[in-house]
Amino acid sequence: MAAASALKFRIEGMDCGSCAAKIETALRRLPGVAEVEVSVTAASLLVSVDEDRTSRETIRSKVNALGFRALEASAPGASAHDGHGHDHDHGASDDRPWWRTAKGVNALVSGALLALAWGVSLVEPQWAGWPYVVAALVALVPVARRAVVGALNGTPFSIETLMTVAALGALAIDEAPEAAVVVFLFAVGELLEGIAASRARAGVKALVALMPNVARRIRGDAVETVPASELVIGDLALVRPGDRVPSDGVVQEGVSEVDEAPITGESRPVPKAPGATVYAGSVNANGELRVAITRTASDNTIARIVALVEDAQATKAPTARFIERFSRWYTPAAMGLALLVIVLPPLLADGDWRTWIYRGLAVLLIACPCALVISTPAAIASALAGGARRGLLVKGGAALETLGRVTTIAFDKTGTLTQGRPRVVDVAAIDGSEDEALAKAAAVERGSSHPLGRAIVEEAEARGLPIPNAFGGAAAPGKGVTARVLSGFVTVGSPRQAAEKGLLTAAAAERVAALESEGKTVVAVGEGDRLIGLVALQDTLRPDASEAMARLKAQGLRAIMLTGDNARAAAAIAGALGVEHRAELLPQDKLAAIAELRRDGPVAMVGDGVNDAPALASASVGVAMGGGTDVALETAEAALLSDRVSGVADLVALSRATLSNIHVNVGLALGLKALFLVATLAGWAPLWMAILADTGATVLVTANALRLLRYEPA
Ligand SMILES: Nc1ncnc2c1ncn2[C@@H]1O[C@H](COP(=O)(O)OP(=O)(O)OP(=O)(O)O)[C@@H](O)[C@H]1O
Ligand SMILES: [Zn+2]
Repeated sequence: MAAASALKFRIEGMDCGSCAAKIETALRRLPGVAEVEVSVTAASLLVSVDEDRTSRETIRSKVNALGFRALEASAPGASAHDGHGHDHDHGASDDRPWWRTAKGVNALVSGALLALAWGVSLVEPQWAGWPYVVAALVALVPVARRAVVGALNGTPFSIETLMTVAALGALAIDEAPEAAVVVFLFAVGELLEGIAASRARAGVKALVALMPNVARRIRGDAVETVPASELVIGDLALVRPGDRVPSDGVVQEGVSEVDEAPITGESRPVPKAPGATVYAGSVNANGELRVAITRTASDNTIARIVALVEDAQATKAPTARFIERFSRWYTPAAMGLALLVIVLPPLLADGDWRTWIYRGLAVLLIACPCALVISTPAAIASALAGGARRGLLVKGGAALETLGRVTTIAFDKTGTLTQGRPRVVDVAAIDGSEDEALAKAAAVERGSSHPLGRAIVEEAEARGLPIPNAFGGAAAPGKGVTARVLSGFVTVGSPRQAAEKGLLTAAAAERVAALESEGKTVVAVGEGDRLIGLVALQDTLRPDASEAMARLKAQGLRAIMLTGDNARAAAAIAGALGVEHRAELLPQDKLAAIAELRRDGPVAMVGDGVNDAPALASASVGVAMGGGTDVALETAEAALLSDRVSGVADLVALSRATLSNIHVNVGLALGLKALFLVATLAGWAPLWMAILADTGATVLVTANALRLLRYEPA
């Protein structure tokens, strides 16, 4: 059996949610097709297929036959890694002026036919409604063709079917002008939907626009202008004031301030000096910089963000799935109702056939679920793209919905509420000298990536101490590290662990307690069965941490700090921030704490993604913090690219705004349908108004969703 391959296509011409269902249904009927995922908002099709049984050509022509245009895109998830840098395939055709799109031409042709029919019937009144009959029929041809193809491919009740039946029905009851107007308005509506949908996709395009196009490459004494995508790792680039940084890299020479808003959403300029990392797409403010390139165009942080947002938009949120299921019976039900409206009043209440056929046809037009189906994905896609521009990355609609419903936010301490750069502030000798204790601790920590370990090594180096070699190092997460140094085993770890091992004397324990009550983290250094010293470290709170906690509280959320640090230091820090806390938690205790918090509602866990991946994964939604690091982008369902804790509050606000936007949209879509149903049955609404109600709702809903692109959290 041949393996299924995952193909990705870009689909043009898809504007209403039911288009997606139509393509999905048609492709599922092909042999060897396992999974089909169509996203209207991302204009994408993902299909996993056994290519021996159905070729990609067949899939393409199937989609084209349904009235769309399928373009083969690169492999899934790789859309921004395709090596072409900025020359993306993002809706090239969406950039065409509307009158040159297929929908624009349809609208213009049917409008012209309608005008012609009107003119002819003025000049030749004896022809009666015939000019309109011709106009309606000609304009109906492309619609009817799509209705037939859809029906042959498993979607008998498409909007095109509804339209065709309604228009033919209107002709049958001698309402030719009305039929022509309805077909024309349908074409206009499709055109408007298309424009609205491409506006919705513009969110990602705006991100793509931030990707730099050109670079000034330094070759010896010469500076040459080349496409940014031609830079390779190790190239040296000149970035003048006002230029965009062409690719991720490290500053070699020069001092400047850089606006990193495109990457982190942070609008304050960030100072850069030699050694600092700069990101592609950020804008150099004042000084001239020479940058050594560390990543190619397709690997840049900004390229990854774009890819991530595209993939996120292509996944469906739970609400969207629910609505799709709902619409599957909504349309047939509304058609059934239309039939009842046509036959019951004349049969039972002696109604006039013509009147009720007319009203039944209007009900038929209301049966289109487009506005309803597009309501959720349009809002989510806008929110995802809008969030990304503010440094708030969410990897899909599901995570966004969860974030909007979260009741508790749990925070890791180190690197999340604090800057994650603890410094050694005190060294106390217990047995031997201070320097000996510090040097031995540093020896053990040299193999450790723990922030406390790094701080200890840095301090030993700063004091110019000779650091002995260590062998056979082993780390116990949440407790400490051990290794053989010189003649004995040295353990560096929490005082609690030292106490358990019986190393901590009463006097030493008092020292520890005193240091800890000042909010310091104390690490005990033991050699064999004696305690040789204590090292006290202190981390700085992030500047906006307490403001962020206050905002979360104002949002009605419970915020709680989970830490492995000692109870006294934790209490001091939590007190300063005004937040609940649990201390001395081992990694597995953190998981248990999250499970317990989840009993009261969905929980978001915020961490720096370095040591807390399991905790992030066990929460309802994991949020990684930390300036565009790879880890942050990969470990969690959401990521804050700026270093601001208040990004969490922004994220919750955006998610909540998205949920209420969706509610408004669903209400609008269903409300308008209900309104027109009543108006039609009462005989107030003519056919053409029913079609306006449908496309009008789609346009309104999309326009409302677009507001999320520019959402500003308060
Ligand atoms: N490499 C190490 N060197 C020294 N002490 C360590 C080390 N690893 C863990 N410890 C001890 O274990 C305690 C808790 O470990 P750790 O800091 O990894 O927990 P954490 O839950 O990640 O903390 P936080 O919530 O502050 O991020 C530390 O306060 C320290 O006393
Ligand atoms: Zn529709």
